[in-house]
Amino acid sequence: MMKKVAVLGSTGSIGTQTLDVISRESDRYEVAGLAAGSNVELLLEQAEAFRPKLVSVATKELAGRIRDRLPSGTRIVFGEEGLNEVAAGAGADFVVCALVGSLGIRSTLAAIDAGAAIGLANKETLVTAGHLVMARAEEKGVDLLPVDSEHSALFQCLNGEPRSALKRLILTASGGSFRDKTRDQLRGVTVEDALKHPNWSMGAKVTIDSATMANKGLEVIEAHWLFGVPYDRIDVVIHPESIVHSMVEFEDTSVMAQLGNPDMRVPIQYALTYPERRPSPASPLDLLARGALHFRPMDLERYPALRLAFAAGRAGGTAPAVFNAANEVAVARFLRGDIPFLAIETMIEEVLNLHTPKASPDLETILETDRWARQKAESLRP
Ligand SMILES: NC(=O)C1=CN([C@@H]2O[C@H](COP(=O)(O)OP(=O)(O)OC[C@H]3O[C@@H](n4cnc5c(N)ncnc54)[C@H](OP(=O)(O)O)[C@@H]3O)[C@@H](O)[C@H]2O)C=CC1
Ligand SMILES: CC(=O)[C@@H](O)[C@H](O)COP(=O)(O)O
Ligand SMILES: [Mn+2]
Repeated sequence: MMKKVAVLGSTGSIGTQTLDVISRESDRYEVAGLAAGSNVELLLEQAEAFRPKLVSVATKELAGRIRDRLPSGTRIVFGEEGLNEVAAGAGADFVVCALVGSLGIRSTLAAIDAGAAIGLANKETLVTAGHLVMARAEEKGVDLLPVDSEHSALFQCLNGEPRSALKRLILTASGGSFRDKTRDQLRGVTVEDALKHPNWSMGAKVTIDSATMANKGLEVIEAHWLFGVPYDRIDVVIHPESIVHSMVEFEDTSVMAQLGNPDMRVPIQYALTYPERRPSPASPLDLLARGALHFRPMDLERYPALRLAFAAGRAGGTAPAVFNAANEVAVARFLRGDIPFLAIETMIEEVLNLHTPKASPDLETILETDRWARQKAESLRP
């Protein structure tokens, strides 16, 4: 049976790779809906190629600009309502959540409420509202399949294993674009240099997050929610080659790992076809040609953003939402040349210090906290 897929964030790095996976097996998929932000020219190309019933863009003005150029049979909506409509009203039975940032929360919840299975790339949603997303998915009986490479690896390593035998999760971190620099050498690094990830070609925000190690912080919190594992049983190691995508240690000392060349089409496809495995366009891993793989201990002094993420995760309640929102704003400010690289982590810390976490927040409290933290982070001087 054809799987009806909606892609939220179709014009981004994960979105375009999802459509690449889909286009290679077009007899298995129908694209029901696509949601983009402002890259309307690419969205028009995607609409022409996949003929979805519904597309969405960020604003009414953008929708008006391209309405007449869409294929007949494709309706256009816009804004947050538009995102929710693509998530829940396009008739999709699988929704790939590939928006960047906490902007993805409502549409992910809308897709779950509509009973669609979720392929989740948008980690900020789980970081900000993990307890709500997990509870809603359980209540509706929908599958939440990780797309993030580390979480796809953990999911595969845990498959069929008794949770009672799980000792710890070990996330691997490449170290990002500045992995061989000391903290002193980070003063004055440029946006251009920060955007040069050694192993992955990704959107700008997650690439900067990799360089600060905030990405691994977000992923620790994401793993906590996805797999129900407490923070003291989640470790991070530096693995510069990004071949081992993460590991699970069991009570009997066995360690399971998932390996592969760094290519996001593998975890994207696995989420789409789970539990089936299909041939992939990724290049096969040749360990003999690859040579030695390296592992180094994580240094929380070198990477304070990861220390702050662990602290926010352990504090719980609204604290992870503050970590995430402050980071989103600080990264955007760094990318527009407003603050230096090292100010990203000091801003996260300053905003967290101004916040008293509220336990078990509902959605409105989370969104209010997210707005508060954004305002604080925008107003701070580096
Ligand atoms: N890229 C990767 O390899 C990986 C990414 N992830 C995670 O996946 C998520 C997506 O990352 P990535 O694909 O790199 O990000 P990109 O920046 O490449 O893409 C983001 C997508 O969100 C859309 N978007 C942005 N703002 C809006 C808006 N206001 N309304 C509607 N759509 C909007 C963009 O649209 P437009 O461009 O049209 O404005 C684009 O389609 C992130 O959470 C990231 O951490 C996880 C693992 C790997
Ligand atoms: C591909 C992927 O999943 C990214 O989130 C990746 O994890 C970035 O790599 P590092 O954060 O390890 O540099
Ligand atoms: Mn990842």
